[in-house]
Amino acid sequence: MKKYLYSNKKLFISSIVLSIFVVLSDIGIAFIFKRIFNFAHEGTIIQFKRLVLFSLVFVSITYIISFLQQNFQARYIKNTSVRLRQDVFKKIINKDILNFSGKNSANYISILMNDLKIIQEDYFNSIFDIISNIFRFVLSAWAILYINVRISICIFIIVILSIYLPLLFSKKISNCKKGYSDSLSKYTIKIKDILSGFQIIKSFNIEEKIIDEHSKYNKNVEDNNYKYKKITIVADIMSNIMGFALFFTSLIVGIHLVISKKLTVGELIAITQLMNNIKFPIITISSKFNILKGSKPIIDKIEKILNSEKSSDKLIEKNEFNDNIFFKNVSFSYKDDRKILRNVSFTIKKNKKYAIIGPSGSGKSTILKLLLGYFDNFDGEIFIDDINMKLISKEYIYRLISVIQQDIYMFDSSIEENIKLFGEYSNEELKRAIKLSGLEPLIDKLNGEIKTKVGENGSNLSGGEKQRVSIARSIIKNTPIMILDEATSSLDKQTALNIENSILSLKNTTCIVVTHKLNENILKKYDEIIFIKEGEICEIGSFNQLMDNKKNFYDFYSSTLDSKYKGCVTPV
Ligand SMILES: Nc1ncnc2c1ncn2[C@@H]1O[C@H](COP(=O)(O)OP(=O)(O)OP(=O)(O)O)[C@@H](O)[C@H]1O
Repeated sequence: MKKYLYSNKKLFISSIVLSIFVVLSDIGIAFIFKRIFNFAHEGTIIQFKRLVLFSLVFVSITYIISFLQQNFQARYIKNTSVRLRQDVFKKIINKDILNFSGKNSANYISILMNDLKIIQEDYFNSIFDIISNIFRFVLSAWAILYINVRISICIFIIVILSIYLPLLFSKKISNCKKGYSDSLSKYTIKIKDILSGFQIIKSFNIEEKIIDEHSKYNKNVEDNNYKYKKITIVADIMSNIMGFALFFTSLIVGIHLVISKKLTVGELIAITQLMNNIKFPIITISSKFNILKGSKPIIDKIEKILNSEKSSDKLIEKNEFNDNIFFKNVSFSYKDDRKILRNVSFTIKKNKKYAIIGPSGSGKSTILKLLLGYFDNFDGEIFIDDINMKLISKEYIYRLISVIQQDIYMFDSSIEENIKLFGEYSNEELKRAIKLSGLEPLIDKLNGEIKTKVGENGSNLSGGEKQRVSIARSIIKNTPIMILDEATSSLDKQTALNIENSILSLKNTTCIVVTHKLNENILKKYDEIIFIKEGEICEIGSFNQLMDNKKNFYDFYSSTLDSKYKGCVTPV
């Protein structure tokens, strides 16, 4: 975090220097008070008038400096917060899929929204307050010492106690603050979950249950906030009591010194005025130290993100796909010991077309996830052009492979932007992608208006239209390898066939397609069908070869015709 603290050195130093001037002018005001009161019994009216005029000018300048100081501090905090939030966001967005999905995405939302706000208020502001109050305290203590030594000794004894007592609370405050941040994070996760399922909540009439659920999390946040506030209030009251003790004792000692003629009234007034500069800094420094310590767990959380290395930072940058992909004895389980893939071996050759077929839950999508590097805790090896995939930077894997999935995310933007996804493409490339993905009828329906907004997560489009946009995205990206995971499941038979045909006709593209739509004419177009059952590859070959074998694929395909696997596959 220190890096950010010093990131705007000029503003930081200017703000600190100005705060020293503010302190000096405050001390100056105390000395003016001293003179004014001493004038009461020894000065002339003319001198007094001059002093009043001088005081007014002095106070005005003090306020101008104070305004400048606060303005500089606010600008410093604004700039630093922008940079910090941007860096945290960059780290999050640069995570690879494996690392990112290790946490619920709402956790990241909570860090960006809640934790960074806490850092802004509790860390940066506290550091300014502590530094400026140290100056205030030291300079004022020096001024009091200059006016009278005896009263200064009495002040310093109480000061030591004032600093020590509130520090006893710091550990508790730190724990409470962490509890509050964690509860905010849980609340954000819950809210995201609830709002994403809004339509289901409505259609299943479970509003009451959801309101109860929300109430639990809402209460948890506020309970934790209350605990934190309660302990800070106690610590603040302790600081205030010590501040009052300081003020009161000094006043009593001061009056005693005035009575015994060892102090003038003007000096007592000046000391009383300067006392604020001793009392408030002590209260502020001790409570801000507590706040600073309290924000430590949140700083640690943010620093963990900032210091996380991109796993692909030191990996191979592979730009081309030249020959083949080779799965060698790959076995994989998600969490428990249940093996989802067992000793899976097969080869994908450049520019050939492959269909992965098998019953539901057999592991088809899992094969694709491993190829996309979503998980790397598998046994065996996956090679791309003889390079172990674990050594290739994920960023470069996604330059080689594009994927069309069942779950399609749409940005709340236009159809065109959702196809181009911030990339620079020519009109010809865009038109080709629209044509091959079967999007033309939709664009015609919209009178060619490709800039039509799709709504939040594509709410203005049908499931099939979203799938077509997603297919267009991959076509326009023009990667050498294209993966389709039931990419046409929401489309009507004819459109699905047309799109699959278009994709299979892409000459310079290697296609790996997971499909449930078993159509003889289409299946014959694949160079090879990889048939998988219960995580094991049973057969690999062309449609005709597998049908001639009359084994697993034959049984499976035939069963689709007599609807044995109804619900798993759709005969077309
Ligand atoms: N993230 C996950 N965590 C735990 N288990 C998972 C996860 N994803 C999938 N599985 C399990 O792995 C098995 C294989 O899933 P996979 O999605 O690969 O099957 P599939 O052949 O593509 O199925 P379908 O044809 O129904 O889409 C299933 O039993 C599934 O429940």
